[in-house]
Amino acid sequence: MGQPEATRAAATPTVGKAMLNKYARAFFTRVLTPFAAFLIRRGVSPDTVTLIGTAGVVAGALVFYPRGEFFWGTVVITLFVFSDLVDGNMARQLGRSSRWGAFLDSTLDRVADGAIFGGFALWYAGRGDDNVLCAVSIFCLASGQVVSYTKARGESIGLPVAVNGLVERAERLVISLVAAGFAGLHTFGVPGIQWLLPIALWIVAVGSLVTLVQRVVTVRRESAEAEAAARAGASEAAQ
Ligand SMILES: CCCCCCCC/C=C\CCCCCCCC(=O)OC[C@H](COP(=O)(O)O[C@@H]1[C@H](O)[C@H](OP(=O)(O)O)[C@@H](O)[C@H](O)[C@H]1O)OC(=O)CCCCCCC/C=C\CCCCCCCC
Ligand SMILES: Nc1ccn([C@@H]2O[C@H](COP(=O)(O)O)[C@@H](O)[C@H]2O)c(=O)n1
Ligand SMILES: [Mg+2]
Ligand SMILES: [Mg+2]
Repeated sequence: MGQPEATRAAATPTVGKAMLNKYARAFFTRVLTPFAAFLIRRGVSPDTVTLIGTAGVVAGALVFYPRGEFFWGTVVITLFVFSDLVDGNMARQLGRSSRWGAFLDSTLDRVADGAIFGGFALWYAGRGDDNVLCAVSIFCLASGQVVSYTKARGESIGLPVAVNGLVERAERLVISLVAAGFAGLHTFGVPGIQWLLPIALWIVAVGSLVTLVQRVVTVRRESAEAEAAARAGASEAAQ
């Protein structure tokens, strides 16, 4: 984090902001604020929420998904995944948003995402018995991590990375979790519905690839602009 988040956001308006972060975040902030305030009153810290939330997501994904229990896995993950919105909300209410908190939150996001798509991959590598879908799950896992890395690395070298892209983390999670939850109803006798998960994984894979290209192109342009500005500054100083 080169500069505080608020300053960075004000300095560089983000274009191509993904839909959920733009529209759903405000709604969930309103809904979750009283719960966040309740946890604060009970003496719970934002870091504790971040850690317990991640542990719950990882457990839900790795206990249930490799066994094909997509409904129960998704129910458990859904119960814990909203902790990612509660922790930041608590930190802001406390006036204690910190660099450490931002680092912990983003790092554990990667762990949670790894467990979710790893859980799908383990299912398809085992009893799900589908090499192509196993590969697509691994692609979703890897591309999601790289998409996030592009932003983190771009910002670490002083660029604004003023694009979020088509499919950022919230989209990856909502598309795959909604599909997994419904696909899981197949084990309760609902016919045909199991295809939702493969469809969602393909959508996340293609969407992540598009997002990756959008971010790389943005970083390349911003990097060229920053270097041109630095050269112009240097030649002005030399005159
Ligand atoms: C009959 C079947 C029943 C099935 C059971 C229930 C199904 C429920 C299904 C789904 C629920 C999905 C909920 C998913 C909620 C996701 C919330 C979340 O964690 O969002 C995180 C996201 C990002 O937060 P951060 O800023 O902390 O993270 C940054 C991000 O990770 C960056 O990554 P990048 O984008 O770059 O890849 C990193 O770069 C950065 O480091 C990191 O800090 O938060 C948001 O984006 C906010 C918006 C959240 C919107 C949540 C919308 C939930 C919408 C619908 C859920 C309800 C669906 C109901 C289905 C009903 C089925 C019956
Ligand atoms: N343990 C934590 C978690 C988060 N933060 C701060 O919140 C920001 C993330 O907000 P979300 O609504 O996306 O959770 C993060 O950048 C930190 O500033 C924190 O301080 N401690
Ligand atoms: Mg969070
Ligand atoms: Mg997070």
